Order: sequence, then structure tokens, then C-alpha cells
Amino acid sequence: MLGIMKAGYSEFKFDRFDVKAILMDMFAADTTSTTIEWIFSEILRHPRVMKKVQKELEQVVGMDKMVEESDLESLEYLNIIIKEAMRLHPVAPLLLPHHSIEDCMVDRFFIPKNSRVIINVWAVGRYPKVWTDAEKFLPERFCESNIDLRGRDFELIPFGSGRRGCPGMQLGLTIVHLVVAQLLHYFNWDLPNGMQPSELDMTEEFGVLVGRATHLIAIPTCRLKK
Ligand code: HEM
Repeated sequence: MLGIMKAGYSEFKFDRFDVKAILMDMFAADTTSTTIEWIFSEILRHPRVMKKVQKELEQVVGMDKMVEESDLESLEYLNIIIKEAMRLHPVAPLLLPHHSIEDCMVDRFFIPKNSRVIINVWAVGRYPKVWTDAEKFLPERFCESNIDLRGRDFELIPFGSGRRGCPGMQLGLTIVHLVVAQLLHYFNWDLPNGMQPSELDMTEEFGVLVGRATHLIAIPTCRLKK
């Protein structure tokens, strides 16, 4: 896109604002909203977790004030909920296709130069040799582990890793934390028509991004004092 912009041969106006808008459209909006929808689905399926994170919000933020960005680093339980939901539901389960620029060995595997490399982070996140009770949503598993999701630990790479990892990771994580924290702080949430948490359909719809097959519907009631 920068090449097209610099060459100036497009028949329409194409400047930095257009490049930014296309990047936001292609990479930012859906990844962030889909991640939030999965996190919220897991929280609604686990009322114990919802109560615990709301308690944390009460203690850290207080019931008479809105959540601010500066509160986020103190919300430790929220942080591990988000890690756990992104382990089970990486929105780009195969990342973007990568291309090897030279021969290399990864563990025992030889990858010749010019190969297309697809990394299945969905399977890595559920690999039973790495994760105990891999299919279960257990945020507390991260209390005793330093595993991070920013690309340093290859067991958990929902943003990819290295030079071609997601450049919007910090922005994405801040939006996800803030939106989820605000929704849980301001409202209590119920499933519609007396649906039980265990009945919530978690079917995935496969594509470049993997979202819920049906959108999540939840009923809010006000929780804050003012
Ligand atoms: C929770 C939110 C997000 C998630 C889970 C996410 C995830 C990803 C993943 C998995 C990749 C592919 C990395 C790879 O193949 O190794 C990627 C690439 C990318 N992301 Fe994100 N992303 C998020 C938010 C954002 C935001 C907010 C922006 C921009 C403002 C952004 C911009 C990009 C761009 C430009 C690429 C392509 C990078 C390249 O090919 O070099 N992303 N993202």
C-alpha cells in the first residue's frame, strides 16, 4: 500500500489516511470485537468467574466511578481471564501465512527455503502435553505460571510472534481490557429466556477469523451506584 501511495499511480486519492483506514478495516475492528465476544461468552458460561472479576472491579475501581485506563494494570484477575479466553479462542487460529526466506530447523522439523508456513495456534493452545485440562476454561491456571501472550512464550501466541507478529497488539489488548472491564463493572449480565450458562452454544464459525457461529445475546442490568 505504501508503494501504491508513493508511486501515485492510483486513479483516486490514496494517502496515509487511506492506508490507516484499510489497516483498521482489515486487521483491527473484527479481531478486537471477535475477541471481546469470545471473552464475554466464557465469562457468561462461568458465573463463578463473573462474580470474582466483578469483586475485583469493586475493590480496585470502586462502585461510584467508571473504569479508567490507569486501573487496568491493577486488574490481575481480569488479565488472566483474557489470557485464558485467548488461549481457547485465538481469533486468527492459523495466524497469517508465513514464508521462510531460508532453510531452517524448527525443533526436529526441516523447513526448506520458500515454504509457506501455517502455524495452528488454535491447536497449540489446546495441546494436552502443555495444558492440563486443556479444553476447560480455568483462568487460575495462570496464577502459577509466567506464560504471557505477547509472543515471548510459544505456548500462547494469539498475536503471532517476532517481526511479522501483530503490530496492533498493544492497542488491541488495551481496547479488549477496557471494554470488558467497563461492561462488567457497569452491568450485571444474564442470558436470555432463562437460558442456563451450560446451555450457551459455543460453536465456532471457521474463516480467516474464527468467531461465534451465532452472535452472543446477553441482558444487562445496571450495577453502579450512580
Ligand atoms: C485483540 C485484537 C487483535 C488480535 C487478536 C490480532 C491478531 C493478529 C494476528 C494473529 C496477526 C498475524 C500475526 C502472524 O501471522 O504472525 C495479526 C496481524 C496484524 N495485525 Fe493484529 N490483532 C489484533 C488487533 C490489531 C489492531 C488493533 C491492529 C491495528 C491497529 C492490528 C493490525 C495488524 C496488522 C497490520 C497485521 C499484519 C502484520 C504483518 O503482516 O506484518 N491488529 N494480528
